[in-house]
Amino acid sequence: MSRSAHPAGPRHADVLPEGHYSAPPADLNFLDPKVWSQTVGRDADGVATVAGLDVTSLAEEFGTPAYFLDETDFRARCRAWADAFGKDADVFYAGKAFLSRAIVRWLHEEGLNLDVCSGTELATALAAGMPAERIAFHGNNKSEDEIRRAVDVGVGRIVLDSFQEIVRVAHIAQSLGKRQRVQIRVTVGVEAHTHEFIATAHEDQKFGIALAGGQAAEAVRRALKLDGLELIGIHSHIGSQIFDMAGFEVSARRVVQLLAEVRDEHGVELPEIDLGGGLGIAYTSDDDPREPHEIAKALNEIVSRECEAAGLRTPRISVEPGRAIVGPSAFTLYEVGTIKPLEGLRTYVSVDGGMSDNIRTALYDAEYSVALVSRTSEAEPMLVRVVGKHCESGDIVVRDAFLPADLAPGDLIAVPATGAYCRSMASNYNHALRPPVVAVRDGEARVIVRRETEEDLLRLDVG
Ligand SMILES: Cc1ncc(COP(=O)(O)O)c(C=O)c1O
Ligand SMILES: N[C@@H](CCCC[NH3+])C(=O)O
Repeated sequence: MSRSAHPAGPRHADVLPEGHYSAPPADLNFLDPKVWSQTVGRDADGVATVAGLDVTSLAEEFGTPAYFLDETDFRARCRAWADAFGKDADVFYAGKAFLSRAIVRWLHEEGLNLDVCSGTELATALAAGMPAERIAFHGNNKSEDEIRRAVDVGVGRIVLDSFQEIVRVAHIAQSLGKRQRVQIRVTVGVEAHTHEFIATAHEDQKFGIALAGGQAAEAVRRALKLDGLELIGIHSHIGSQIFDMAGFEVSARRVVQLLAEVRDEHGVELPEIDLGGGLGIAYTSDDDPREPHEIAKALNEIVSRECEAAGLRTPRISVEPGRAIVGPSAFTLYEVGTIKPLEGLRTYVSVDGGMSDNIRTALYDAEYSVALVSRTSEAEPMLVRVVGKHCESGDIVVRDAFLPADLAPGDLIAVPATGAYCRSMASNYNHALRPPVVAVRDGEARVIVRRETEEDLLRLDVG
């Protein structure tokens, strides 16, 4: 792959907002393995490939926009997490990031557990054969029906999120003649360094029961008294897309303190703690996420140290990564439709999808990268904003990036690291048909979630 020099730089480099790319990458054709899944490369003609399949043929067969999910990459990440935490800990994949029956089967085969947060996610997990005892059920407002179903099928744990729910789950379990294993989700008061909407452990928000003011201790008191519940541990999730381990350190310390208080008050040592998910991934080449083994080592050390100091047996740890497993495994393939250079500003590149297949940029100001994938180019870099086709000026997929100046309608471009929270948060805005998810592996592609059709949408509209 040749490296092109760009002595003049982009015409619009001076308008780059702070915190985004300050200079174009040295080689626009380079598909950085940091942000692309394991089997992505380019063939001899410069066309990008995944699992040995070229994106031009994939676009012809499956259409655009479409998500391509690299099964080999996904499975390797599952194994990396499972190996890093070992047999004395549990890894629960957070299904909210992206869930389908194929995903459930892969998780099962790779020995992972699953965290679900709705009755329908639970149904998907069960339909694909995930054993109920390997499922954790989350949510700040689970309905009675959802709770009944979860208890009835025998989920491994329900994570209690409010005082009302403690009683609700206990009653339902008792009425079914069962004792449900539960954890209590606490908010530890950590300000995770991430976007406000995806930080979840500061006190002023809807999740969990605050450690502050003794509320979590009171929740434990109540849960321990109820026959329908078997309290197995404490849960804390501090937020999402986090790089800094300091937040987890504070969280683990505070959770262990609570375990010590529980031991002192009730003479009970709760056997488990769950430190949630939230580990960040590389969306651009500037991001440097931690590897699972580093994360496991750091978390194990913190928990062991704190438990030793408190004279507690080290509890069994569990974690719930979603994004860190599926995020890097997929990219979204789009076709370029229109190109609008705005003199003195930037060039708007419109694709055939948008905020309906990736809401994260509009919602969290998320950063993504993008590459021309149907060919290589030696043209100079131009500063672009990749936008969708929706009736919304905030319909932005990639806020600031560089693409070759010879980009033309009909070119295929791809946005990497869209495996998490893109298809799962996709919408039908403007009656967009949600794109398919195509799994690719060893030269074969297969649709695991099909593209919606006009008929699907019209069937919902019952007149
Ligand atoms: C309780 C819980 N666990 C796990 C996750 C997964 O987070 P992530 O996909 O960032 O790892 C979330 C979402 O933030 C969550 O709310
Ligand atoms: N949906 C969010 C993360 C929050 C998920 C669950 N609490 C994202 O795209 O980053």
